[in-house]
Amino acid sequence: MSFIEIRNVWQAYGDHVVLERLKLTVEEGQLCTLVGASGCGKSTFLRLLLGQERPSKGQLLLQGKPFPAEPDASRGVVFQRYSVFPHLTVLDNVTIGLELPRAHLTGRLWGSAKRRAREEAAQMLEKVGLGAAFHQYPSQLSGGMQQRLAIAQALIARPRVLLLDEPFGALDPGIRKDMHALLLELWRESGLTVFMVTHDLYEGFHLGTRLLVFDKVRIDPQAPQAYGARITYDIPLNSDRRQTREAIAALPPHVLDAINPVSQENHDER
Ligand SMILES: Nc1ncnc2c1ncn2[C@@H]1O[C@H](COP(=O)(O)OP(=O)(O)OP(=O)(O)O)[C@@H](O)[C@H]1O
Repeated sequence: MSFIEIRNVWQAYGDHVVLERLKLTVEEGQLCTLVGASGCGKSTFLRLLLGQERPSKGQLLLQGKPFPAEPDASRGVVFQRYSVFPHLTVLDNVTIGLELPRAHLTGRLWGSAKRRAREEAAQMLEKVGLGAAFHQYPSQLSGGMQQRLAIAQALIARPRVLLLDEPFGALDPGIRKDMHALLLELWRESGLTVFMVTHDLYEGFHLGTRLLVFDKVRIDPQAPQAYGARITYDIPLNSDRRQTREAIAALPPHVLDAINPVSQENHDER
């Protein structure tokens, strides 16, 4: 049994078909990077995995059982921006990631449970490099620090699946490089299964163990919304860089055009 199985999933909004015939199996610990033209449904796919939406057709299975129908502690998520609570301090932003799943009714822990949650949050913040920023508010942090905070908040409840929607898209190249190193470090030590949407081809194939390309196979110019995107390429990324480069070079030009290759020197080899 695969860790995750996507069985013939379709997603449509009215008569607008966004995704069609998605079929995929993912083993635990894989880091899947998702690329494709703007608007082809990558974020929609993440929302299905998160449980924010239900598919129009098909099934998403986690260890053979339907994915929980609502967002819960099994999945963490980081968006490009605005994932954190602006009115909470850095430490409270991460502590609340433990409080919400553990204290269903009030969303708050008290006494020793609260103290332990704050200690766990502090350790997680040290790990992502925010050990000196516990009492600051998100607006006082740089973009890179805010994304470190969002990652800490997503990871504190120890999810099994981490969903990242262009998490580094708004950051400068130098900061991105630091964030790539942080993500790989956290992924390696946690054994998390990761799905990450990116528009940066380099990011896609240097961070991922697998690159998934979303694209439309069927296009009707008279009815542009009649058909959705599928996973048209599923490229294993391994240490054989030559093989990877050949696979990428074989992608159709319109797919390559949709992904902005960021200059090579800004990126580390995995
Ligand atoms: N709740 C919704 N209701 C109606 N249409 C929606 C809804 N959510 C998404 N869509 C449509 O689905 C399509 C896919 O959107 P989505 O954001 O998933 O694409 P994407 O590949 O992530 O795009 P980008 O790369 O630009 O972020 C878009 O045309 C969008 O307008």
